[in-house]
Amino acid sequence: MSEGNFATVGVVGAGAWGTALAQMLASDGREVLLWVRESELVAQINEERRNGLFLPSAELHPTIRATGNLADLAQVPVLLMVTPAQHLGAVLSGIGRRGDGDLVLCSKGIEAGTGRLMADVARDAAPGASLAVLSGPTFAHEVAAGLPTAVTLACAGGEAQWRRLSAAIARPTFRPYYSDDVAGAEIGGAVKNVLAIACGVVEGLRLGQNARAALISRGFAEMQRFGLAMGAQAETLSGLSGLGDLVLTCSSTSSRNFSLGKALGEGASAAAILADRATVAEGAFTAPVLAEIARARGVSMPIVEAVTLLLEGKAPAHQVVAQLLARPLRAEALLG
Ligand SMILES: NC(=O)C1=CN([C@@H]2O[C@H](COP(=O)(O)OP(=O)(O)OC[C@H]3O[C@@H](n4cnc5c(N)ncnc54)[C@H](O)[C@@H]3O)[C@@H](O)[C@H]2O)C=CC1
Ligand SMILES: O=C(CO)COP(=O)(O)O
Repeated sequence: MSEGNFATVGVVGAGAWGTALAQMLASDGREVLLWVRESELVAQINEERRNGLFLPSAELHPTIRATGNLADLAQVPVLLMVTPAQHLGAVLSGIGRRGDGDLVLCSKGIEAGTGRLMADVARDAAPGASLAVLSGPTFAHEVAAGLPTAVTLACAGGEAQWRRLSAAIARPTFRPYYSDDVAGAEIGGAVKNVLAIACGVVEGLRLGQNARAALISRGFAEMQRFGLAMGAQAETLSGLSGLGDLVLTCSSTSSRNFSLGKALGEGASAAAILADRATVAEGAFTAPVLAEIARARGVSMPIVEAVTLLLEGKAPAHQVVAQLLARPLRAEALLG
């Protein structure tokens, strides 16, 4: 790096979540190196201590240093990867080989085209890295403001890696819980974004709070069916990165996925809404590829299918909901 390698932790991606994570990590005066894609933001963060594009509410701590040069991150021992899911592979390849350092994956999504989860993308783009997934109920603006939350920190390297990473990442109001279920943590975060779009549609169509709770419940059944088919552990899916984040994201217009769904429910087209946004709604990219994987594996995910239809503009919201309501009655049991 150009001005000396002082940071133990680097954050790659300065959208709302990367910036909030950097702010949380710097809250006790530790140094954080933040890779920022937008050149105008590098200067704004370093000189004005703010990220006016993605997290305007926060006055950033003085120990956050922004860089626009990916190579500066190559030797930092712990890297938090916080790009949108579709860009993880390209950005990680751009950093260059890092040997066996820790890579903590914080993006929530499935790669379109390949169907890969983030850990599979990272294994190819950074062979030899020690992988972990950080996921849970974490609206960026709340974490940046120092409000408390807890996350799943799923470590491919087991408890030893979790202890090492917790020493670098945990703070009094940010509690990483241990798991060894990397795929389970990833699946919860990816699927809940699609279900949040569905809950937003319910809000946009004014279908009521009963409908939303029913949808969360049946959506959770879809998350469990899919997760178990992919080898996830049931307790991960019902934990912070699964049910915890599902409840958060399905209940608030602070969620970009929920607000996308709400606009769809109010009659806007997905193409028009997304063209107007600089921020990412991961569920819009994940829904079609998730539906495809589920179909290929024979996993029933009617809510995910409905969101996919809606995003593709193949049916209006009221019709998609009518189709869901007309499905044959069945046992509530998870499988079968
Ligand atoms: N915002 C939140 O509260 C949370 C977000 N996440 C996840 O974090 C990830 C990043 O989301 P946010 O920080 O919210 O992003 P954001 O929506 O605030 O900002 C968009 C980000 O995309 C980046 N970007 C755009 N085009 C790019 C390209 N071609 N290559 C690389 N980067 C590009 C921008 O530089 C910016 O960092 C997503 O996977 C999201 O699901 C996870 C937990 C909380
Ligand atoms: O993942 C999140 C909170 O945990 C953020 O959700 P949105 O991306 O829908 O805003």
